[in-house]
Amino acid sequence: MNAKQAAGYRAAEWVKDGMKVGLGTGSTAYYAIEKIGQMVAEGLRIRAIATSNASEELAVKYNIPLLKAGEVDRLDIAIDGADEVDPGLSLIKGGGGALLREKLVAMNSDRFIVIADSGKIVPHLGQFKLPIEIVPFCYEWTLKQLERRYSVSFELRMRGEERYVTDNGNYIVDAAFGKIENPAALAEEFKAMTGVVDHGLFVGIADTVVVGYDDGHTEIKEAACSSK
Ligand SMILES: O=C(CO)[C@H](O)[C@H](O)COP(=O)(O)O
Repeated sequence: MNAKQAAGYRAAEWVKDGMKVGLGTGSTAYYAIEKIGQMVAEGLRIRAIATSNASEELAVKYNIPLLKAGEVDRLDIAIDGADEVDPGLSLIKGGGGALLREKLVAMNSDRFIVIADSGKIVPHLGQFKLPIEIVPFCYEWTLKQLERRYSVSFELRMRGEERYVTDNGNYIVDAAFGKIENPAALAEEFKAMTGVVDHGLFVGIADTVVVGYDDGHTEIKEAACSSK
């Protein structure tokens, strides 16, 4: 068992009969979905919402019943990966480009469980380039606005020769902050910028972090409080 699998499988233990579950995106979330799929095959009855088209396809493959947001008020639990986790359990997410749906699902879940291999645990956020989702319309202006405001490099994410397009039809800009001194303040600033849809800073959203190690053991970190 590798570190990602250990974290994903351990988090799946929180999923109980009758729950409404948010399914994350990425190579660590893959293992949680795989394990939940096995549990469904053994009789667990849940309904789930996926944070990306890729995870939805995986859920269908594992016969996990899907629901639409309008069918329920809130989710009981969401399980998702992260690119960085700091000591206060603030996160950078969005390496896989699914940050907007991931944040929506996490914010509307009673418990948000983050699963991460130990390499994702960092003293400060920002070494991983921060993904920012922007609207395609006049995206050059949004990019310039970001560049004027912060003296760090911003790169429009590409997929080969084409601009990367999210499941929501938007673009992603990756920002090389290096070290983010105040994630909460930066998160607020991005939200106030026209053209920015959302960003990969998840501050005060994680309830629990399951850290997986290469030898297969896991460690649980609980947030002092979350502001969801
Ligand atoms: O935020 C994400 C996708 O948008 C992923 O959860 C994050 O990038 C971690 O991915 P992985 O588990 O593959 O390392």
